Amino acid sequence: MTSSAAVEVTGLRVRRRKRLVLRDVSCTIPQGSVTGLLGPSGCGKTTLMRSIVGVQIVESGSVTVLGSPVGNPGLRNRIGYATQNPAVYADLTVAENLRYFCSVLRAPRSDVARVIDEVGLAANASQLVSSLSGGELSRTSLAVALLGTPELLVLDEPTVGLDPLLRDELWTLFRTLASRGVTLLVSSHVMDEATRCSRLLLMRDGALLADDTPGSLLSTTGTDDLEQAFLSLVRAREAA
Ligand SMILES: Nc1ncnc2c1ncn2[C@@H]1O[C@H](COP(=O)(O)OP(=O)(O)OP(=O)(O)O)[C@@H](O)[C@H]1O
Repeated sequence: MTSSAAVEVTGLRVRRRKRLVLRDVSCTIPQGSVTGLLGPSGCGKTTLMRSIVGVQIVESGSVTVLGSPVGNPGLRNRIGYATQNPAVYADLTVAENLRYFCSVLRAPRSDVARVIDEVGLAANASQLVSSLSGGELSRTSLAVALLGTPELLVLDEPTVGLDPLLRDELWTLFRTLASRGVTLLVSSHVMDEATRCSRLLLMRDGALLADDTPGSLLSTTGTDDLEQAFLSLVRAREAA
């Protein structure tokens, strides 16, 4: 593994209920990058993320995260993971949830106010999670993932259901975190988010079509937008 790689995945195969969901996936996620994981619904994005955070049983291949084999207990507090279905308590307020997870993670108490501010939930801090909108709920989940200042953030569709302004604010936050050296892996099935990433992993049917920068993808496919680049890669794969 190169010193600048936060994540290195080699020959990863994952089967879920007998179905081969990831087939021989290899990729590298550079430290301090905002890497977009893009592809159609069901292509395996969440399964790849689960493999990287160490909660997925894999059939073969290897995943190295922050220099250690995935699953190493020392990695637990160094990775933040926000799932698509937020795992927060509905009968607690936003701030109560964060205080609870803060003590579970042994993060400093001052993190609660910091993460509430970072995700723009100050106005909702004393609101019960059960009464939040979908976008507020996913930002609460993101806030939990930010506790303890993890070195790797794995965010599964964090901008779904957000209005364009909030989406923009979150992407600005992602870039700020990356500029501090945090590595972010962000999934989306919306191609226009790809342009905001410093690197892209494009997936289809459990396989990676590309692991590259947006600029290089455009030049190698001879296209002028990333949606076209994705289609061009799909067609090239089908013709092969
Ligand atoms: N527990 C499971 N048992 C069997 N199949 C599963 C299970 N979880 C996921 N799958 C299948 O694995 C494939 C990949 O799922 P995954 O959730 O990784 O895709 P995704 O790209 O994240 O999709 P989406 O964008 O819709 O969230 C899908 O075909 C899905 O039906």
